[in-house]
Amino acid sequence: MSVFTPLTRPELETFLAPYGLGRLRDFQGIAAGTENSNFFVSLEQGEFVLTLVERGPIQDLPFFIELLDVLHEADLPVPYALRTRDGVALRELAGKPALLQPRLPGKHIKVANNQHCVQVGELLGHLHTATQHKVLERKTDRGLDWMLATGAELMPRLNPTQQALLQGCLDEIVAHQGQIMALPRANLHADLFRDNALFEGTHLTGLIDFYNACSGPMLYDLAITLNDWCCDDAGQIDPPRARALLGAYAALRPFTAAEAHLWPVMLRVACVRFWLSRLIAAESFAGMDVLIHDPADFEVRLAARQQVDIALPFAL
Ligand SMILES: Nc1ncnc2c1ncn2[C@@H]1O[C@H](COP(=O)(O)OP(=O)(O)OP(=O)(O)O)[C@@H](O)[C@H]1O
Ligand SMILES: N[C@@H](CCO)C(=O)O
Repeated sequence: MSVFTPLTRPELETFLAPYGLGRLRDFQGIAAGTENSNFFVSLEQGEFVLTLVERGPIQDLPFFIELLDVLHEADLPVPYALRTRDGVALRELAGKPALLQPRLPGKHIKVANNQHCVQVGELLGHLHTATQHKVLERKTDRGLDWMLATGAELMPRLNPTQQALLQGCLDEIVAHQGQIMALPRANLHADLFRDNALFEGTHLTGLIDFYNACSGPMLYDLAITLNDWCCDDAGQIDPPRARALLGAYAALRPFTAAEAHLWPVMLRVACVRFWLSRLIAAESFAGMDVLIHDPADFEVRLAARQQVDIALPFAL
């Protein structure tokens, strides 16, 4: 399981008291997740999730808190940092930055259908339209420069077929970097996979795990999302799900000509981002009791995205 920092009941009770949410009924570590320690916390006044931030850009936690406040105020189903009676959102527990958030209802789904994809497309459209006119700036630490540097570093450890596949996309990044950075921007979730969404039936009840959120090209967020939600077991894009997601999104924010042009490149860039981060995670967590996602999924998807037949719904 991925609870890196175990907690005792007394230290949790002391931590929770300033929120004024009643007595601690129960708590348990959450096995899912790979980056932080998360706990379901049951208090007299409701159900919550406590996150101890284990790694990553701790200095950017105020950004995440502010972004989630904006999205919560826009009525999106996101967690947000609860404040203590003294108004403090970001606190410390067991030596780690700690946040308490409401527990959102719903469950993760493994198999996405067209209806799920419509809901995801709409939510992503709302997330972007809620932030595009006043973008909260945060540069991702997994951006194009990171891909170029990390790709070059990992290259010698790959086999020749993998090297050719990766190098092809790194070359594309170099060739298109300027155009990509000039695309329309907003705040991005940047990790909208099935394990970061909650559903009740086909109703999307929660979008969680904003620790990769950043500012950047909206098309990149869409490519990340589509690569997970609209993909078959062979790594190919499933056309009906892709059309459902893209159509729902475009109804809220129509695509530009530049976005339509860069769409195939962006799908490949989004594959490389997760192929590389999974390769690094597989190395650094090898032999540990931590959930590791298979890097090969994104190698296969990148190979499948060399030909992209799903165009963006763009009216000339
Ligand atoms: N606000 C919430 N409401 C309900 N469930 C939540 C909430 N936050 C987290 N969870 C549950 O905890 C699990 C792990 O959370 P999360 O994905 O944020 O962890 P992480 O370690 O940052 O993971 P990741 O590997 O996706 O980066 C989720 O899959 C979900 O089941
Ligand atoms: N969603 C990521 C893990 C967390 O960033 C992946 O599947 O590789």
